[in-house]
Amino acid sequence: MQTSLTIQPISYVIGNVQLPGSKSISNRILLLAAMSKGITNIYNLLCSDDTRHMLNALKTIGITIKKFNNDNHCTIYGNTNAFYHNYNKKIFLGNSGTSMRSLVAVFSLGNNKIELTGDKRMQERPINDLVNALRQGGAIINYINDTKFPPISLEGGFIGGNICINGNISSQFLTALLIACPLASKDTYISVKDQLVSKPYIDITLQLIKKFGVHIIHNNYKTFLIKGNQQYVSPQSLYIEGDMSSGSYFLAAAAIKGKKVKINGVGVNSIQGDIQFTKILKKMGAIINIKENYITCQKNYLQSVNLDMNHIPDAAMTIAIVALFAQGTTVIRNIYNWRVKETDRILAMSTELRKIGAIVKEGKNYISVTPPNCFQYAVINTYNDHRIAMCFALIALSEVAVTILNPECTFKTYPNFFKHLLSISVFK
Ligand SMILES: O=C(O)C1=C[C@@H](OP(=O)(O)O)[C@@H](O)[C@H](O)C1
Ligand SMILES: C=C(OP(=O)(O)O)C(=O)O
Repeated sequence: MQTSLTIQPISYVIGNVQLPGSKSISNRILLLAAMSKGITNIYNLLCSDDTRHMLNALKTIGITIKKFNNDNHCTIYGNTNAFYHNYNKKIFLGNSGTSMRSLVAVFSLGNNKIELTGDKRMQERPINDLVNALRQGGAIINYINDTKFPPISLEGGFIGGNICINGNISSQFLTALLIACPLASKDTYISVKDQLVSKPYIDITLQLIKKFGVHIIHNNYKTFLIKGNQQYVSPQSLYIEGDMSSGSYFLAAAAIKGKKVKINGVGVNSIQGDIQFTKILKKMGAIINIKENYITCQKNYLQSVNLDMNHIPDAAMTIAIVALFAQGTTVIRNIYNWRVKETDRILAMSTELRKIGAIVKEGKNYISVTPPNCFQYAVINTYNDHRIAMCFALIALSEVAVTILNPECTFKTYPNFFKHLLSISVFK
């Protein structure tokens, strides 16, 4: 295991990066394919810890999966329905939120006996809003440690009906319900309480569900009507677009010190909300060009922004780093749920940004970043959070080196991140 990685100051970045498949799309498609009628060929699947956990879970319950071409391509033999068996199994999901939340809902269908658990941080990440919602539809769910967090035991029982769910902690709870409800025995009517966070991820869910033949009607994301007793039907073959959250680091690098950088595999028709990161980068001054299947970015004079980034919580972290190279103070607002992800990201970003000399203010749901007068070399604690590691690698675009502790935490979503960053970096 590599304990640290020091990156020397980078003069400029130039070149192309082929993005790995989107994590959000990969895990949704794996699950939908496993429950659908027919065989699904999946291309450009992300190979990382998060997708490995989803694949392991599906294999554990007996789904046949064949992998080809360095695991980027796989074939899933669909179960035709939800997973109705008494497996009596314990499944470990690491710190994969997309796996944990969606599988809690899916294993609540029918009659199952399964325990879902995760790493230490997963045992602190909220799940209660989802559990409450599923219980309203009849699910039998128990907390193993008598807390409101995983590990959790599921016994099925969910049949649908009228369900109210909190929207302000994680959109993954609603995504999980939307994936499970078409297979419930009754129709489901969901009403979402409070502001729905990370809304564009619900669009990813609805679009992918539609590819598997199921249409869900909603009223401005406030209420959703889902017919019960439906069946997912495999679209036979799907290509996963590049991960736009991962792409944000290279576009940011280019905005800061880029001759010209091109990220391949994602473009103007992306279904990922993080594509809106490009608008913010443009507003800050970067020269951005978005085509059908690639995006280019070039350095320019950068200025600060003060924006609500509730819709793009992951890519918003990258903006906090670009802020270090922009004129003025950048404020990133309405990001309370940064606190309940891989680590408390508001606290972690504030602490590490201060180490390199930035002036940082943090509140319950915002962070403000003023660039340092002079960047300081720092050893960055990554809190086992892949995005903290990827964000702070960009500090090497200043005049100083940076040391990233536990760089392999990037394996959660992007095992080749440092290799790809170095491939476009020109050193002094
Ligand atoms: O549904 C998804 O694929 C995701 C939703 C977001 O989480 P929240 O809805 O918890 O903000 C995002 O941060 C996460 O990386 C992936
Ligand atoms: C929040 C994230 O992941 P998860 O799917 O575990 O919620 C993330 O990738 O930034």
